[in-house]
Amino acid sequence: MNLLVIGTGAIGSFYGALLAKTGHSVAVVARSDYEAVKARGIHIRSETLGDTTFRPAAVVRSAAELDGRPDGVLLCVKVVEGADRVGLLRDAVGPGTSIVLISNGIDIEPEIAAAFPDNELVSGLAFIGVTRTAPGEIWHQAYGRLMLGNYPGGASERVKALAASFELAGINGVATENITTARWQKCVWNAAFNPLSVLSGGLDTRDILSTQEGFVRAIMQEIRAVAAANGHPLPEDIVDKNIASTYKMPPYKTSMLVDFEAGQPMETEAILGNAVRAGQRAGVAIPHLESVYALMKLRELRTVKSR
Ligand SMILES: NC(=O)C1=CN([C@@H]2O[C@H](COP(=O)(O)OP(=O)(O)OC[C@H]3O[C@@H](n4cnc5c(N)ncnc54)[C@H](OP(=O)(O)O)[C@@H]3O)[C@@H](O)[C@H]2O)C=CC1
Ligand SMILES: CC(C)(CO)C(=O)C(=O)O
Repeated sequence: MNLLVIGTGAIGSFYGALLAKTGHSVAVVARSDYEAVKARGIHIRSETLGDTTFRPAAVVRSAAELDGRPDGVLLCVKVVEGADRVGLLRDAVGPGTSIVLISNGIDIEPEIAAAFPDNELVSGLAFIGVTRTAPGEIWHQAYGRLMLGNYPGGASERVKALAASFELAGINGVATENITTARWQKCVWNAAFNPLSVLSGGLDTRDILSTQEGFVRAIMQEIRAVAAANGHPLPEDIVDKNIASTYKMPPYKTSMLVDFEAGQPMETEAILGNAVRAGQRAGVAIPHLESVYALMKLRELRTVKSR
């Protein structure tokens, strides 16, 4: 397939490189690291897959510079205020283009579905630890599973083909019929650890869990209740399983904490705000989530005022 990746950060570079490895033609839209990527490609240091250099089929600053429209465009930007996702896609999407969103959060699809009602929309969840350490330099620390499904439900042949490509490239590529439920499932972890890592002033998952397990569990249970009230019942043992697997993980610094420390906008609305609003609309009692969300908004305000 002819593919375009928008955003040469950690996620876009890593998954774009895997697609290129399996024979797809992969072009990229780069912003701050355009010069580096154009000159040297993207170097990926992976703890599990070895080192590789990804040389994109084309490196552009905007999709408008490309001839023709791709079969698929992977939008790999953070879902934050000021990220004009529809604008970024506008010049990339033609009549037959599938749009693939790879990002954290809840309800991140409706805006894109409304703007491109005639295009296939694929929603993706990455279970990975990967970071851009310098322009054109990616460090893949651990994991890698990518879950893909059509929004709001289903798994088309194209979704299955993409998942199979990722599997071929050495990671776990999963095509799911129910990506919306999967988003809620992932949010159980993100809604607890991402904000607490920031609000604690920079603690990793191990420190948070070993000192505040009850608080973490309360947040996770509230996400489970909100998901159920929105038609996505999650397994009864989902909280226990998340707690157990996090104890087994090496201490981890969340992506939200990385953004906070870099003074970058955080995905507070995508991960927390949208879940809080879904809970409030459904009349679910979510005192822990509402408090953590309010504290994150104050934290964000403090960052904005100190700029
Ligand atoms: N990294 C990880 O391990 C994980 C990330 N995720 C999720 O994946 C998503 C992507 O995260 P990640 O890759 O880590 O983020 P990064 O910050 O590493 O990358 C984001 C990329 O988007 C680019 N971008 C933003 N706006 C524009 C624009 N207007 N034009 C062109 N490029 C733009 C940035 O460009 P620029 O260089 O100019 O800033 C950057 O290259 C997020 O939703 C995150 O939560 C989920 C699980 C794990
Ligand atoms: C769950 C995790 C660590 C990636 O799998 C993540 O989503 C994050 O750091 O935001």
